[in-house]
Amino acid sequence: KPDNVRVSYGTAGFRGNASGMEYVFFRMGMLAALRSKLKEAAIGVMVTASHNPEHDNGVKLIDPQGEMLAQSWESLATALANAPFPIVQEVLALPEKIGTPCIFLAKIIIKNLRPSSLSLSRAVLDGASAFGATCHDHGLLTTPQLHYILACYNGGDIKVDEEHYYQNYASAFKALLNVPVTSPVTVDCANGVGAAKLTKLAERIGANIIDIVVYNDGQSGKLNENCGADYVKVQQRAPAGLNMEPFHRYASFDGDADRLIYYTLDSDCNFILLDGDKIAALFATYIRDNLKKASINLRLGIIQTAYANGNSTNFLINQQNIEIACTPTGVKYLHEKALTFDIGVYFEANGHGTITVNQECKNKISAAAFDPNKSAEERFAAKKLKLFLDIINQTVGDAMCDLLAVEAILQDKNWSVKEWYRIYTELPNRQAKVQVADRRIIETGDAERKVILPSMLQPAIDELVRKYPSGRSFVRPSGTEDVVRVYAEANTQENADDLAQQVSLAVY
Ligand SMILES: CC(=O)N[C@H]1[C@@H](OP(=O)(O)O)O[C@H](CO)[C@@H](O)[C@@H]1O
Ligand SMILES: [Mg+2]
Repeated sequence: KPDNVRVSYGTAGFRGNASGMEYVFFRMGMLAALRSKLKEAAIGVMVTASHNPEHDNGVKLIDPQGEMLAQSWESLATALANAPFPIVQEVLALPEKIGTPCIFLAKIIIKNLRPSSLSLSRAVLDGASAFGATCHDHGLLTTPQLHYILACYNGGDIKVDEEHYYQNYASAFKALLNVPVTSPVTVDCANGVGAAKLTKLAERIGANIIDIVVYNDGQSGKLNENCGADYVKVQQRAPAGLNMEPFHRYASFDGDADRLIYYTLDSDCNFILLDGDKIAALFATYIRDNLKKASINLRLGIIQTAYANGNSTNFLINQQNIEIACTPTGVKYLHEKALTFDIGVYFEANGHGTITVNQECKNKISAAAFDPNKSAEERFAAKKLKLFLDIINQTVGDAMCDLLAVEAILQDKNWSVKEWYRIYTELPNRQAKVQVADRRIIETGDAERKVILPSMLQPAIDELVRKYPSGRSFVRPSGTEDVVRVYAEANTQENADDLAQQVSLAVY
């Protein structure tokens, strides 16, 4: 461990340039084993840097039910990763083992694409073995597949494997669809692990049911380079080399396939993005409509972050009357909040999201599907809702499951992508990054919508925002990159760009 380097368990675990990071991975192996002992259950370790460039890598821990590592352990992870060597010796001498610890490990991203994954996974295994852990290395998986497999394993299905995942979601999708999807969907897999996995899932469903065309499968392009969900969302343009046709459905995953966004061209060949906000709106209105049709009374909520487009929030609150909550960035916060609703739909604007339903509500919906006191229409809506919820990976945002869910809703509503994108029109927006000497001096509050420190920054932002109609802007230090992120939206693209630039200068 280099003396002068400090790392921290950020928005999604440790992440950074892969070289010299072995000690972090080794220590996370140790921590995973320790947590496994405490929980008396298997713990997941994911080796990935998601949408970041190929030379980066990262590691995150997954708790027994497939949820993110408990926040109380994040500071422990940071302390362990930064401990000078003698302290590590002390940690190694920590008290007696409780049972046999067991960790799951998925190395993701094909060897030649993220070359560091092999040695870094090895470091995790070594660290875990030092604590006597039994390790199950599942090889290449998407992040959500690992969450799913871990949750099934700890639920008692110790033989669960990747195939189980495909069978489960392929049959759920087929059960929901009454007729095949008529037009194809093209999916940019960011040259990541999602390409091979989506191909397998599509095979299990069958090309006669849905035609999924995989683009950027990693055969030639580089991981996340000029492609993938983050690129398309931030650049607001198609992945390089993709020849688009108006009204065709296109989607992008990120490198570890936990983000999904859609896009298309309108009749004037304008690029139209359907991001996490629009997927959330589609899911939530579909659920709400079916709850109503089934006469089931449940509390439905949507959870967003400050990055949600202002018009998506307006649409959901004012036109659809759906309850909304806002949390800081990072799916762990959104997921936690979603669980406070009977049914929680959460999405980051960048396309990471899922739906959570508590078991009691799930039972209520299933029972309604067979309730003789309900009308045939009510029972039908309840059944549809149950089948729809079956294609959702409730443990975490899952690009493959979310793709199937979108496709199923569009088909059921007989909607093309046009009806979907027209539910509301986004305010033009811009995201920017500012490199500063120390981003950590910026502290935020109110779910990151306001800067608290340095104290002169928020008044400066307020003054700039006032100059632009429908203006809104906020800044926050990134939890995954050494930058301060700036978000701005306004009535025109020019104004949004301008506002983002002015605020960036204020930050600098
Ligand atoms: C604006 C943005 O997209 N931020 C992303 C990014 O976090 P930052 O803390 O902004 O670097 O990576 C996170 C992990 O993938 C994701 O949860 C989050 O939404
Ligand atoms: Mg990801």
